[in-house]
Amino acid sequence: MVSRILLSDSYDPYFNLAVEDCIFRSMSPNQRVLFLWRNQDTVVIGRSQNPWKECNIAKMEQENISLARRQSGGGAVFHDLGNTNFTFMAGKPGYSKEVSTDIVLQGLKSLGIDGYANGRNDLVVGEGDSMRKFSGSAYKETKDRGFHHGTLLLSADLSRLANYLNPDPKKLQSKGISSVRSRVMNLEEVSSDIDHDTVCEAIIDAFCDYYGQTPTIETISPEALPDLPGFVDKFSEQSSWEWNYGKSPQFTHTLDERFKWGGVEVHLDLKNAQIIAAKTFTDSLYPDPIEQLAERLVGVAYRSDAISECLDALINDFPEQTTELQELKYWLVKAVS
Ligand SMILES: Nc1ncnc2c1ncn2[C@@H]1O[C@H](COP(=O)(O)OC(=O)CCCC[C@@H]2CCSS2)[C@@H](O)[C@H]1O
Repeated sequence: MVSRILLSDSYDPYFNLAVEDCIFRSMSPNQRVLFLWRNQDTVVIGRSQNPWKECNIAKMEQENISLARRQSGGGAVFHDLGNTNFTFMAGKPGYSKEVSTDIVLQGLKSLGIDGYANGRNDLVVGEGDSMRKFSGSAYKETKDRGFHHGTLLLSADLSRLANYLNPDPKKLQSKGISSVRSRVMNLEEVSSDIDHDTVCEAIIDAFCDYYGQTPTIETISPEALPDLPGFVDKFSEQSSWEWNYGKSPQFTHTLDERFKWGGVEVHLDLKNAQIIAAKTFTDSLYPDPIEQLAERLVGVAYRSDAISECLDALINDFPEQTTELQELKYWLVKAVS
């Protein structure tokens, strides 16, 4: 088997995830690849997750945090430049997540860190009550190949991590995979001079030792893109609302509010983050626009700009109730993010 080592120079999650996917699909099954990368300010969710259930989308939007859906399963994690990611890819039968886990642990050991796999997909340090997770992994396999990718918390902002992964309590009923919340820590607490470069070097050394090969390290950046089949399309898919939000499993959202002019209840059924059915209830003395709203919401995307547009059209058609409908609009638009 031929080994390749790739380092990404880009902090763009959509770029890095597209590179990872294209290399995975196009590599020959007699290759193995180690890819090391990091993302700026991003929450990365699993393939089958609902971002509105797993993250605080409103806070993320306010603070410019990207949302990226990955190709592998599992839960939601926060990335900033204090978090390093590794991906091990190989053809079968060479692919083994036990081996890749061992290589990461060996690399960390050479930096004085005694981590271990805790049986699930986490790497941890400490025992019992002081056990802390510093790495989460996820996997993808096809007939003839597989990849194992994971995070390493080195010096990430843990208060932001907690903020964005703590969703607003909402009346959402959703299928899909839930994240498993853990107590986390940064490896700089164990080994103070650890950073992205030292950890990459240590993992690369452990990889080369294990396989007895020393491939030249290739750097990937948007300016130095290797010839990756399908990259342009993959990058645009990976960056799109339709993939990151739209691929959410089916869900329902029930909302209610009491205004001075009456109570309103809205039930939304969502598929691909589009409203496929809506029901509204009100005890307002002027129920017509609220009843109309249920019809008009069908087909609208579950995003504030689309809901806002729908309400604007309603206000246009019921100008005598502008004040009430503006209040309704403000509330609904806020409720969907
Ligand atoms: N960056 C990071 N690293 C480790 N653990 C984290 C991180 N961010 C959050 N968490 C903790 O993990 C749980 C979620 O754990 P859970 O087990 O549900 O999910 C995972 O671990 C998924 C790992 C995916 C790795 C991919 C590799 C390249 S792109 S992302 C979350 O609630 C926090 O408590």
